[in-house]
Amino acid sequence: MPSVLLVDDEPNIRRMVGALLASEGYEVRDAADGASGLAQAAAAEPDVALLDLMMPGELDGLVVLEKLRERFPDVPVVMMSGRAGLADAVRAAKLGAFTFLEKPLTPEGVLLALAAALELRQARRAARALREDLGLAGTMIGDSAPMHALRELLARVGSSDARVLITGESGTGKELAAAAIHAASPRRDKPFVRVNCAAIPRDLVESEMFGHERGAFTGATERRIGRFELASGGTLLLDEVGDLGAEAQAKLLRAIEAGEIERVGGGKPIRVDVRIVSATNKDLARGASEGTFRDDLLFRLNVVPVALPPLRDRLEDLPALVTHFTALYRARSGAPAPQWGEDAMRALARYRWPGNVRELANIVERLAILHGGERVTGWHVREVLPVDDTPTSALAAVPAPRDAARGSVDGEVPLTEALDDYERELISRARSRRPRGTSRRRRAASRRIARASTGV
Ligand SMILES: Nc1ncnc2c1ncn2[C@@H]1O[C@H](COP(=O)(O)OP(=O)(O)OP(=O)(O)O)[C@@H](O)[C@H]1O
Repeated sequence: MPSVLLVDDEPNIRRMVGALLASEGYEVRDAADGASGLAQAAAAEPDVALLDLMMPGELDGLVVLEKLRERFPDVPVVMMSGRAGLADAVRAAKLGAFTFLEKPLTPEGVLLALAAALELRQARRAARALREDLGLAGTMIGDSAPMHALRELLARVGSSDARVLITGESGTGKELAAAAIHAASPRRDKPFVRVNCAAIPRDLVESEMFGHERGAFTGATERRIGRFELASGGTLLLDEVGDLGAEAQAKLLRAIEAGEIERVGGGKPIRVDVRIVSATNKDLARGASEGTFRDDLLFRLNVVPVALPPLRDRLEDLPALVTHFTALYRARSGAPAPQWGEDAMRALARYRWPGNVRELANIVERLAILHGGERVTGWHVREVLPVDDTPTSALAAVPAPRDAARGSVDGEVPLTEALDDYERELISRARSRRPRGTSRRRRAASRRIARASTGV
């Protein structure tokens, strides 16, 4: 039931308009002056406000309008007045009134204005949800030791202006990492522009990167600004940089060395201040030794290397990631989310995730669609994933997920009950592979795994 706040000092208007709106299915709350109108809105945010312009007391309609807009920017306000001059109407419009109704009111006029205002309210809500959803989608999730180390590195790299080369298998989050570097940098308020080098046809690479002048080649009917210029002052992500052809590599190297670009057909060099972050899932050092990637360009791009770990090397992150993608699914679809059982989590940990986090996101979404509002079990996971059930496939102890649907946390998986001897053997092997320079976090994580695997 949409709610309307009706503020008017005339009792007749409150009674008649109130009755009309109630008969049309609105929930009506009314107030006889500005102060009580604001108090009503503070008690429960209305969907729409219907506000008289001329009211006695200190708070006339325009003041109330201003305060409502300040506190409840998503609530459209419809103004009403019998003696409004043009100046008042203009002021109300400037203060953000949705529309103006002249008294005497007609039922049709009131209902039409409210229906349109409600549509706006819904659109504003959807836009807000989308913004929040985008915020959620841009977060880098993971509490494992490799992710902690990565986050620290990204923050440190962000504060410098050095060129960064991000490597990692497909779907490990290279683009997300590049965005995190930009967000941590002094350039964060300037553009973050991505160019997918693998997706541009070879003969268009130069124009895409550097832009072109009108008439530079057949089909160049307008001047086009390239990605370098678009990223001016900010960060340019050269995604899949390993896919650039020889000619494009040479032009890129020249632009980096000179700090200038030339639009195709332009002839005039343009200085650009752009930080370059590159990403690839290819082994560029090998490319350089095999002659497919220029070593002088690699040297320029790879001032700070950042390597993203594959998901199978940080399975401790599975529960947090599953929770995250479940929340994202719920925010986007509005549909009920599933709950994740411990055996579902163990089944997910028995898969090698060649497509990494992207593949996990797809699987979570698929299972959420199939089992929204229910509990996902290991059996459900096996229906959609070729889980490796040979004993040696167990990779790590995986805690149960934070339950996105209920907001509660299930306990840790009792490993002694759940894992057989083979798994224990594997865990101890994994522990003995622990990297050198073990951090406090990593030691604590290993102790937790050790405790769980011995039942202590
Ligand atoms: N740590 C993470 N936390 C949350 N979401 C993640 C994480 N890593 C990756 N994702 C999500 O997984 C998807 C793939 O990530 P991204 O596009 O950054 O990977 P990529 O390594 O650039 O892949 P590709 O090499 O195929 O381009 C995106 O939707 C991204 O938001």
